[in-house]
Formats: sequence, structure tokens, C-alpha cells
Amino acid sequence: MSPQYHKDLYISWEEFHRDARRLCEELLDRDAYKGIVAVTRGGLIPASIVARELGIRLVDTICVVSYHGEQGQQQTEQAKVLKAPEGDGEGMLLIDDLVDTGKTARTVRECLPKATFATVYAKPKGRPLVDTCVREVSQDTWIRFPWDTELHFAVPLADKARKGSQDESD
Ligand SMILES: O=P(O)(O)OC[C@H]1O[C@H](OP(=O)(O)OP(=O)(O)O)[C@H](O)[C@@H]1O
Repeated sequence: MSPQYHKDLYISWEEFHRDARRLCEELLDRDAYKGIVAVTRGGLIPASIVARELGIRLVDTICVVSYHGEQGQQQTEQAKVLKAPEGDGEGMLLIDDLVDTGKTARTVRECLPKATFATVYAKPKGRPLVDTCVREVSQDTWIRFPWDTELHFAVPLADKARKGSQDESD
């Protein structure tokens, strides 16, 4: 976890599915869409759920990669589009799992300025860049998505506390 993140938020598959369906409910009340554009890679998972719930069969991708670069003396972070659909995105629904700093959203919006942009989760810096989201978390939270994690044995709290006090006395 990078130093700017102080909290971990673990999301289970069930929780993600529930949140993604809440997003679908909100989207149903808005316009009808010709198709979906999933922002790779995290957007592929909610895009499938949205396509199912909204009865949309046309699903495309915008393939984006984030990288670290240097500008003068400063480290910069940029998002690069590897492949985008043709057109300006009119009538299309852009789906991503998360908007964090807004770096990806800004780049994607430049490519498809007329698309509606929806994410399941949003952090304050990126929230103004998307039209809708269902769950907002603080900027210093690192979201652990279920496809990035695996089940592990959890050490009982009492054992953890005992080990902590042992470490202190060593
Ligand atoms: O608002 P930002 O700071 O740009 O962060 C949001 C982006 O970060 C994640 O993708 P990631 O860069 O981890 O790539 P991946 O989905 O291909 O793993 C997520 O799926 C968003 O696209």
C-alpha cells in the first residue's frame, strides 16, 4: 500500500455484486443506452453485471494503462489509451470499478466526451469526473477488490495481542 493510503477496505464478491446491482438500479432510472464501454481492466467485471441487468448486448472496451513518467524533475502519473472505440461515445455507458485520483477518468473522458460515465466506487478527487457512483470512500482508503485478493487464515485476536506484547518485551 502506498504511503498516501492509511486504510484497507476489503470487498467480497457478494458485496461487490450487491454494490454493482445498486449502480444498475440507479442507471435504470436514467437514459437508455446503446451499449457499454468497459474501462479495462477493473471495469470489465462491473460491465458484465450492468450488461446483464440492463439487458445490453453491445459491450466494447477502452483499454487503458497507467504508468509513471518524469516531467523535468517531477514524477508524473499518466494514463495511456491502448485502444478506444470509434466515435465520441454518444449514447454509450462507460463503466469502471473505481475512480480514485481521476487520472484514468480524465483520459477516458477525452476520448469519449459524450458518454455517460458510471463507477461503482469513487473517492473525492475523482468523483466530479463521473456522472454517477453508488459508494464513496475516503481518499486515503485502498480498496481491495475480490479479484485481487485470496482467502487466508486469520490469526485469532487474542493470539495477535499476545504476540504484540511479547514483541514489545523483547
Ligand atoms: O482514478 P485513478 O487514480 O486513475 O484510478 C482508477 C483506476 O485504477 C484502477 O485501474 P488500474 O490502474 O489499477 O488498472 P487495472 O484496472 O488494469 O488493474 C481502476 O480500475 C481505475 O481504472
